[in-house]
Amino acid sequence: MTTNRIITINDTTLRDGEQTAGVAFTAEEKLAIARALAAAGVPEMEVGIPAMGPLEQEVIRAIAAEDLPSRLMVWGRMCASDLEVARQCGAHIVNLSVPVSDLQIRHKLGKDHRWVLDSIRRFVPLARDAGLDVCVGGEDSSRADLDFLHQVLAAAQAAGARRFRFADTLGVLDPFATFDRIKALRAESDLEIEMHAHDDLGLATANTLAAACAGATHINTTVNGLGERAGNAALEESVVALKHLYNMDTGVDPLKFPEISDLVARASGRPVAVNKSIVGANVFTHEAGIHVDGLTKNPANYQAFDPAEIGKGHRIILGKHSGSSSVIHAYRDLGIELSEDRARRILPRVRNYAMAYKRPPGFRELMSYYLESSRPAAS
Ligand SMILES: CC(=O)SCCNC(=O)CCNC(=O)[C@H](O)C(C)(C)COP(=O)(O)OP(=O)(O)OC[C@H]1O[C@@H](n2cnc3c(N)ncnc32)[C@H](O)[C@@H]1OP(=O)(O)O
Ligand SMILES: O=C(O)CCC(=O)C(=O)O
Repeated sequence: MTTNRIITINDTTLRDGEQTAGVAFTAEEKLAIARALAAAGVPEMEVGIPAMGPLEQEVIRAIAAEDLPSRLMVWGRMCASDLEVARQCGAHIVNLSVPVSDLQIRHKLGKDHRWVLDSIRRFVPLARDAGLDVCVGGEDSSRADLDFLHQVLAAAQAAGARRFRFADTLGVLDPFATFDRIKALRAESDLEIEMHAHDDLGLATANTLAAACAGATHINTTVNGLGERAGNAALEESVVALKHLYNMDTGVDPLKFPEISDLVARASGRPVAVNKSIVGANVFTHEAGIHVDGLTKNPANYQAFDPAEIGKGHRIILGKHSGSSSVIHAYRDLGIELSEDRARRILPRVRNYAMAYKRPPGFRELMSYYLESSRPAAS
């Protein structure tokens, strides 16, 4: 794939990420996360919801006062009171959200299509007059009628919005349907299109990539995939996958991911699973004999991408699935060269230890197996 397109990341760790049930960042944590995202080259971030009240507004203003190189977005409902507070926060962009599925329009707001289109025509120009760039946030876009969505985008563009956010609010799309929807909208509109995916079916990143391939210009991400319910598309997965699969550049520095991931894990109180793609502690750790053998012959045999890209390296551990190459490798790390034959004699001890204790043998055990393997077998 030779794309080389640029995709703009709009990271929403500080808005949808913080909507994770039970998560509440302090002002200092929000500032630290904003600084870290900006330092990593994240070009846009959604930093909060002014309608939540004065404390939230104060934090957003504090982030704005940092004059970071990233553009700041705030989230609000498409109504006068939310717009009024949004305009006072020093952000560059306001996301004015309005449900676009018939279900939510009727059963959440008790309104109809005409009300949605009239609201867009009314509030987008007001936000523009307040000096804000406008993204129309289409809540529940994935369950919306496609013809109506075309009308929403047309109304948004005519009213002066620069962007439409396609929200798969409940994470119910798959990558094929996402591709088709975004392609259809792209074909009929010149607006920027931002994909906002949720991970209820484990497809947030896949759907985000599909949207990028179909012509979305912007994607929402969160650090560690934090976010409402099962979370959003993970920043680190999206950036690395866009680059490796599609040669799409985001300008975000992957070397910063381990540090940002730790920061957000601590601030959110949501530890990162050891097997979490890209940033999990064990995703470059290998035990299986065939993998370790292949890896030590040539890392390309068993790596999706070079862990050095995020400042990490491969780690080999001994365990139940080790082979003799793993044993040779482990002893070489201790400065001991083992013959193949001796490694094969030590291997059962390694496996038994791992099965008994559910961890790799340590230095003491390895030295004892080594000494034992030098003795002649008892007759
Ligand atoms: C899919 C998403 O993630 S959308 C973002 C959701 N995020 C949050 O809700 C977090 C922050 N929310 C809050 O702090 C509060 O809910 C507030 C300040 C926004 C509103 O608080 P309250 O005024 O107490 O209302 P409450 O939360 O009980 O109910 C939401 C109201 O917003 C209305 N509403 C929801 N979406 C919209 C919209 N896009 N446009 C206009 N009104 C809307 C609902 O109909 C309901 O009003 P109603 O009670 O008159 O029917
Ligand atoms: O309307 C929007 O801006 C999208 C809000 C959101 O977070 C969602 O729908 O999941």
